Amino acid sequence: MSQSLNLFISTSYSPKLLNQSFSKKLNFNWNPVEQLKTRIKTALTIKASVTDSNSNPSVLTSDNGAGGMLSAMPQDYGAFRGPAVADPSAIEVDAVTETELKENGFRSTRRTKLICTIGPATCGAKQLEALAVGGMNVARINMCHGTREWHQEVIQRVRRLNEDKGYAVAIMMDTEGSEIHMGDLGGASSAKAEDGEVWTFSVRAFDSPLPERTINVSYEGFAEDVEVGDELLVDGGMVRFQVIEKIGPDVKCRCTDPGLLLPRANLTFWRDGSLVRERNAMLPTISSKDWLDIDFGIAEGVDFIAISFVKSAEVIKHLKSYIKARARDGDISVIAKIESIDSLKNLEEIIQASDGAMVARGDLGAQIPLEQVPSEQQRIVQICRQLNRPVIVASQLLESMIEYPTPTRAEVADISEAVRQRADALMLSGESAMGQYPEKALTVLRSVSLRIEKWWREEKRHEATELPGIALSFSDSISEEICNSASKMANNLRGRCSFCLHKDWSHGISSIALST
Ligand SMILES: Nc1ncnc2c1ncn2[C@@H]1O[C@H](COP(=O)(O)OP(=O)(O)OP(=O)(O)O)[C@@H](O)[C@H]1O
Ligand SMILES: CC(=O)C(=O)O
Ligand SMILES: [K+]
Ligand SMILES: [Mg+2]
Repeated sequence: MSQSLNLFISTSYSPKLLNQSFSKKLNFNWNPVEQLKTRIKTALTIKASVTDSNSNPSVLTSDNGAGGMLSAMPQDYGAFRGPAVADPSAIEVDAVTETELKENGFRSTRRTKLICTIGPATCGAKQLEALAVGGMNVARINMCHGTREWHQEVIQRVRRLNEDKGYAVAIMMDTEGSEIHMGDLGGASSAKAEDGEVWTFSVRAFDSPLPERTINVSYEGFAEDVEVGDELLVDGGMVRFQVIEKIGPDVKCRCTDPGLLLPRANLTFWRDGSLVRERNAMLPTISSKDWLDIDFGIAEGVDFIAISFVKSAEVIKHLKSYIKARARDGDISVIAKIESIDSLKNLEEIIQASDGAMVARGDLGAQIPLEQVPSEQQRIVQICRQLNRPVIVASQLLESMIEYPTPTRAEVADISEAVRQRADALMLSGESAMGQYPEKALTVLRSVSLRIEKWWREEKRHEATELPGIALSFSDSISEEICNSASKMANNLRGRCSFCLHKDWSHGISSIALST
């Protein structure tokens, strides 16, 4: 039985909203149907199949989980998702996706993209290839660390891998930003601070090796801005000190929470339980060193530039026009890293101005109480979905795997939650940059992502999700409500629901068919 409701609704959904560049860079065929799914917000149960010809409108068909070519599970919505294809014989996919397609078919290919920070543990050609095989979609280089030459080598190795072996690994360059951070520990890979030890934090230039228990600080005004009694947090509280004395440019601090100091870790200082933001709050989001790194990124043709400590939409707009004027094909996407109080204040306009956002939980957790980080994560992910921007959840997803080969149960639960929230991508930091088990950590990300996606698809398929409204006009809202109602009806009746679109996507839905 099939019933068609011919609606001929015109909507003004603009394909310009779509992040075509993301899917292109990640080698996923951008397909209007994918975006249609975003637009019509099919309920969780709807699995879509696609037919497309020159004369017919494309049709998304739900079959309540029994089959269909494309899965319209919510993870499809973000632009980091893919692949969305009409004809498997007519597309080119990267080597990893091809294997996944052969193994699992279209319905079960992984939607959650995986980003690995490349560091000393993973910069070699063999290690990079192992990550590509393991499902790395994006290699992230962090300009806080290493030299431009070092990063250039990594970029070239990734490109070679893509060309020679058919992978589609994109490159993301992450800026240093001008927040306060420690120096490079005089070449040591880490240093242990023990409880009660007195360390010197100084803006003086030292010869290498550094004097014992001495840390360089990047910010000139540091010694003037801190006060005796202030609490100094390294890396958002991984190690804590208390300021006990100031001697010219040197600040003596006693360790109150021991831990491992890593090169160039971020520093924040707190007074009477509040983050101190004095002159350092006036530092520009993009420092002069960052601009040189950005020029380097443009010259190397990186795919994404992630901007650290974004405070407002203006800096994103400025960078985007800078890139447009300089990049060969103008095709570098700008990711806003949400990791400061200011970015939370201006969240919507920052995300609107960006091509995507990152929930950078490491530094975010240094600026707001830790217990607030999960709800902020959920809010950021939701806003990104609403504004149709891809969103990355980053930091400490598998922190214990820097040292151990198996994750904690809590880490697995954290990854599951991010996938359940429908984050488009997950990112490894220290786990892949300098950890002992980068490939194993990636395997965990991959298998947990796949499992949660499967759970959505198969076990939760009769559960309709309440998705936020995304219509921009009254006529869009009508289409949206009709689609929502049709999906709901299909769910309740355990039936199928098909949405027909006009060939010209901007004209919206032409008909909806319900069948048992
Ligand atoms: N290119 C590199 N060279 C050496 N070590 C690196 C490199 N990239 C990362 N690392 C190491 O891995 C750790 C985690 O990397 P990551 O890039 O996530 O740093 P982060 O300080 O957490 O990030 P961010 O600076 O963006 O907040 C770093 O503290 C550093 O020890
Ligand atoms: C990724 C990053 O910059 C952070 O978590 O702080
Ligand atoms: K950074
Ligand atoms: Mg950060």
